[in-house]
Amino acid sequence: MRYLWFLLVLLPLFLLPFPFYLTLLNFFALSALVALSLYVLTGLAGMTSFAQAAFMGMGAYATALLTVKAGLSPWLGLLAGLLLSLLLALVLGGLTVRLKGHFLPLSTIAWQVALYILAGNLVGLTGGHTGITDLPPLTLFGYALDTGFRYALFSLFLLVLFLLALDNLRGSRLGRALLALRGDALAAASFGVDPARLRLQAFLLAGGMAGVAGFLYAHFLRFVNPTPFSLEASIKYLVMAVAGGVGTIPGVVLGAAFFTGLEDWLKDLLPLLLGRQGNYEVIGYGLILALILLLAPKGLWPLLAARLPRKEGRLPEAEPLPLAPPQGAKGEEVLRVEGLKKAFGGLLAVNGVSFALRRGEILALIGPNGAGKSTTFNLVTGTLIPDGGKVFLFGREVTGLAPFRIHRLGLGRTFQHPHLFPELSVLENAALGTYARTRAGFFRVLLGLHRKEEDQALATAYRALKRVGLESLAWERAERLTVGQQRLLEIARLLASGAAVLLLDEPGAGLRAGEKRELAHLLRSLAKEGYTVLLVDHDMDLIMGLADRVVVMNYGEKIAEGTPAEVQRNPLVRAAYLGEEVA
Ligand SMILES: Nc1ncnc2c1ncn2[C@@H]1O[C@H](COP(=O)(O)OP(=O)(O)OP(=O)(O)O)[C@@H](O)[C@H]1O
Repeated sequence: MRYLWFLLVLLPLFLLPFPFYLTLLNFFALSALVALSLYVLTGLAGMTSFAQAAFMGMGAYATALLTVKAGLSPWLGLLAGLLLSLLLALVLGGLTVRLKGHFLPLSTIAWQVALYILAGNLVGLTGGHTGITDLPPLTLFGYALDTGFRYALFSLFLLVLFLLALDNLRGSRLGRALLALRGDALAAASFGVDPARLRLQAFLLAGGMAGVAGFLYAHFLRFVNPTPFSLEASIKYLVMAVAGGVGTIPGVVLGAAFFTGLEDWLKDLLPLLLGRQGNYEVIGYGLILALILLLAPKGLWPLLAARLPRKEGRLPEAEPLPLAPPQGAKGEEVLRVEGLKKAFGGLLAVNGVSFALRRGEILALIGPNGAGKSTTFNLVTGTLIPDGGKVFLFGREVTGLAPFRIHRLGLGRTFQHPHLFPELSVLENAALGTYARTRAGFFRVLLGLHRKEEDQALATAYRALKRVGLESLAWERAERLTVGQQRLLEIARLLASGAAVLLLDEPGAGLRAGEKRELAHLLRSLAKEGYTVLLVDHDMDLIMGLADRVVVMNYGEKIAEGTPAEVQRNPLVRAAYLGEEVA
């Protein structure tokens, strides 16, 4: 099905008698390439860049300088353009991917404007606003790509290669992880994603793609000046992607096609309507974007796609990875917490808490509201860094390690409110768990060399869904699950990750009585298989029937520890919960 994209390469054949439309087709291919870079950045990773035209400029100027001023081959120009745009992405990404909220888009605007001004002012190097003329045509296998027809064949072929590569990315561990990052970086880190690194890689890929588009642009027009690489151009590409549906590949292509045609039409129409010349098409752009987003908030393609029949999911035939925790001696200590401390300002949220868990044990952490349970949880998982005390996992100190590192050592967590990704299928949500157990990097994924591993990841996810009883919903979107099913899916994701120690934050919250019984049954059978479970919950019935041992906290301190029956009898616990006087 995805190979249907190759039909695009046939378009120039139909338009052969119409040179004007061949030119438009070339502009479409170039725009689509830049807009697709925004699919990676915005659609997948959830970052907004207003600097894609600047990356294009890098690609264009690098090849212009090398070919015109140094007389080198355009293919060396492509290499230089790619390297230069990657370098810019490394610097810009390195400085900005950790920024939150509006700071990232704002800083890309600053870079975009600065580079545009630089291109205009470095007259000696770039020719200023006059630019660099007479770039040589590209030649391929002895053929000069010096007509609109030949160039369109080449640029569309390249576009299709990128489309297939991005389709590979979407159906891979990296695509899922990027989508997860967009939704919830904390959850993504909890199953082993290094957010800053992955965001930077997305930035590099997007920058490189825009650089290639710049190279194509330069050798198509055989002339470069700063105008096509301005902030306005960057906004235009963003508009294309967003209007078409930035979260989908066909949407971005549709947006690029729609706005390339529209721009041309508006350029002719608006001066006629307004009675004077000028770049009024930007106004038209804005109005049409507003209209599209009003009618189709996710863009044009999702609106159309909702009417298409849904594809049936297919389970790959692959040997799943084992779910069971790595073998170890029964009863060995797996998690130890020693004297943990955490203060928020003057408030001691956790004050010297210690406990340990043995393999196959279920330990419940309970206490009244504000006792410090969630904070303890976050200290163990690495989400918060303790002010004092130590955490050991399988005998190894992990105090203060980043959550994704702690996860990779075998500790997985769920959240108080299920952190799932609604637009992914149930199977894909579970497959996110396999992220740290799989290896394919960007190169392998883009070239489609990750299939075997991907099949294995999906088979593992399916096995995990089966383990918790959700396999019949594998191809549903996660947003359609009930709360109880969402909690089970979070557990399936943990199982798929191969974690041996499961930290469950209020797994019973929001569940009906029957669902709670099923959950307790599942957790008990997991513990029998050798999983170790630490859970926080408020539901005393659930905990008393489930936990082997209970640690009770109050005002940040551990006030009791023992079997459920022991702690229930403990006067300090009764005082904390029921306000009874301690004798
Ligand atoms: N990020 C934070 N900044 C400031 N104070 C915090 C922060 N997180 C928790 N606290 C405070 O620390 C104390 C312990 O909170 P914590 O969430 O760990 O308790 P809890 O036992 O999990 O409570 P609950 O059962 O209500 O979830 C509370 O007084 C809370 O207000």
